[in-house]
Amino acid sequence: MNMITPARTLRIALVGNPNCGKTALFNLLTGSRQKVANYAGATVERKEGRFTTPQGHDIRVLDLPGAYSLVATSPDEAVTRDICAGTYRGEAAPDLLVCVADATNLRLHLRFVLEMRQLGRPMVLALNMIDAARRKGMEIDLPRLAAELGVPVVATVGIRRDGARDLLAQLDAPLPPPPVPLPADTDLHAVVRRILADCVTRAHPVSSELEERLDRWVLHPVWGPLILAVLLFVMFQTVFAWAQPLMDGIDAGMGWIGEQVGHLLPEGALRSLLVNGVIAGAGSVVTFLPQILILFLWILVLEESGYLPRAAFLLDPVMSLAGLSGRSFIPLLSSFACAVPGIMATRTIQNPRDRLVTILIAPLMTCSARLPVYTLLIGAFIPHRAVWGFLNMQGLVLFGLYAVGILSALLVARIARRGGRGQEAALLMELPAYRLPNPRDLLLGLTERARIFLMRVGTTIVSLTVLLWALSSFPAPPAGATGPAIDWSLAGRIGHLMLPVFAPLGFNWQICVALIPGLAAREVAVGALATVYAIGDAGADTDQAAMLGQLLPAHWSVATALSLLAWYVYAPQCVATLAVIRRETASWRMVAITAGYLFALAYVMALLTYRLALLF
Ligand SMILES: Nc1nc2c(ncn2[C@@H]2O[C@H](COP(=O)(O)OP(=O)(O)OP(=O)(O)O)[C@@H](O)[C@H]2O)c(=O)[nH]1
Ligand SMILES: [Mg+2]
Repeated sequence: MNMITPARTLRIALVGNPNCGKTALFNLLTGSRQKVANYAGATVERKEGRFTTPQGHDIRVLDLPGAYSLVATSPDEAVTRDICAGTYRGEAAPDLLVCVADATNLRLHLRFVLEMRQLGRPMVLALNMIDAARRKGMEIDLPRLAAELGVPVVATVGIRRDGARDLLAQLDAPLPPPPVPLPADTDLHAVVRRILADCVTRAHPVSSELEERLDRWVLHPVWGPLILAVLLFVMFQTVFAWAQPLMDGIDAGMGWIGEQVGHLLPEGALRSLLVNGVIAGAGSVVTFLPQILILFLWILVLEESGYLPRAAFLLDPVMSLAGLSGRSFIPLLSSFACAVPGIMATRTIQNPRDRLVTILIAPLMTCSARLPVYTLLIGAFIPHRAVWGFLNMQGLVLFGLYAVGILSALLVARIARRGGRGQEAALLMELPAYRLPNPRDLLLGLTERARIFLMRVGTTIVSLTVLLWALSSFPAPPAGATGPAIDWSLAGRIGHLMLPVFAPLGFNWQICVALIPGLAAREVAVGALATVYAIGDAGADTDQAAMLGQLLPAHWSVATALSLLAWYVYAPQCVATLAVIRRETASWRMVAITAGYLFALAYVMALLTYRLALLF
């Protein structure tokens, strides 16, 4: 027994096929909250964490993208291959490979385990999802499996609090000796078959009857797409319907705070900064938290349920009309949350050209940062009334805006892909088991989202609105000047300078000013409008400042609002997206192309919308 704490940290790596629960184990070991999702390709980059075992050993653990084989076919798999081989940029191979396998799917996963074993490095096998395997009536003889593989085997449950107990005990034991590789010409499939026959009773778990029945509906050529359409539709309806009462509450709260601060502080720069800058600006963005959380709740549920790869499969024919494959579906769906993770998720796409096109169109998926802009304008200009008795007009318009984004993306892809899909074979995608999302995980996911959003409001958005407040307040007008003070400020002047370019779209100078901070984060446009109007409207009540929705209809025509909505469907301005495109493609040209075409589309579509709206 080793009584001395080792001087060196043990470096381990979690490797295995996609979707076997590596990240779930990683989170369990390190207490972190990396993305866990029920489809292949949730993790696309190497993540590092640290923890201490019960006996006090210091461990550094890597979570890696899942791989089907060490012969990598996509960029995310290449990371895993390189780390295992010890050829990853200046990083030695891990001391111990923790090979994770889905116990319910050993026929597939054991082959990769054998491939790893051929590396001849110390390794242990973590048979994960042992809970699901037992539920399916499988019995696995662990000692025998360990003997046949020549490596220690432990059972784990990535989603149970003490699910990594045996793995931790194994990590506290001395490092196992490296396995002896099989002769190079061994037929690994034959070995898998033999091991399964020896160690597993009921090696071919019949997927439960319920699951098969579900798939008959979900993958049905007619019902399948219909179910998908209804699902997406309900999703957008609820984003509006469920959020409204909560939003009204936050809105009123913000107005009340503004009023109190207004009464407490004497007239002056400080009061203006707090009321017109921070509360009107950042406060008007906070209002949208409920909507963003509802959207994320849906995305989390879809991700955990196992439905997404099935939707990708259903949409493969549609995507191929645009010259893409169903593989682009999950990256594009992630882009509804934010284009940054969406673009990173394209690493799972093997075909480089498909990957580039998917990156190109990801910004057209309406990200959650655009939701505040949409909702503000819809709430202010689209009447709240029922359509056909049960649909909500505002939700309908929101759905329409998302749909326009998606259709435009497919068109752009079609054009970028010209000759149709390349020589890529039929879509091969694993359909994971259906899983009921765990309410605790959903809650954790949502609080994490809320935290990120509020952090963003507290940092980026507050600083940008304060900056905008300063630009809108200074320089002060000269003595005896007439007209609103904001006309003399820097922001006022910039807005008036930009006006000739944007006036054809029906934008006024206040909108022009709001477009600038919107570059950094789109939702700031909302805060910026609130600030500009709060300062500009000398006579406005302080509690009005936070209630932009009531202010806008007095200042804008419906045509202007529609034009701005159209602008934001394409809205090229998001620095974070452009930065991640640069990182993922290592090409400034791609960045220029994306920014350029988005700007052109935004301009043309807003112009068309404005002119058409004026006609009616
Ligand atoms: N029943 C059960 N489900 C699990 C277990 N471990 C993970 N899961 C679920 O399995 C799915 C995949 O988990 P992940 O941790 O994302 O898998 P991964 O291996 O990191 O996947 P990639 O990053 O795509 O390679 C998720 O839906 C998890 O909730 C387990 O031990 N039992
Ligand atoms: Mg993962």
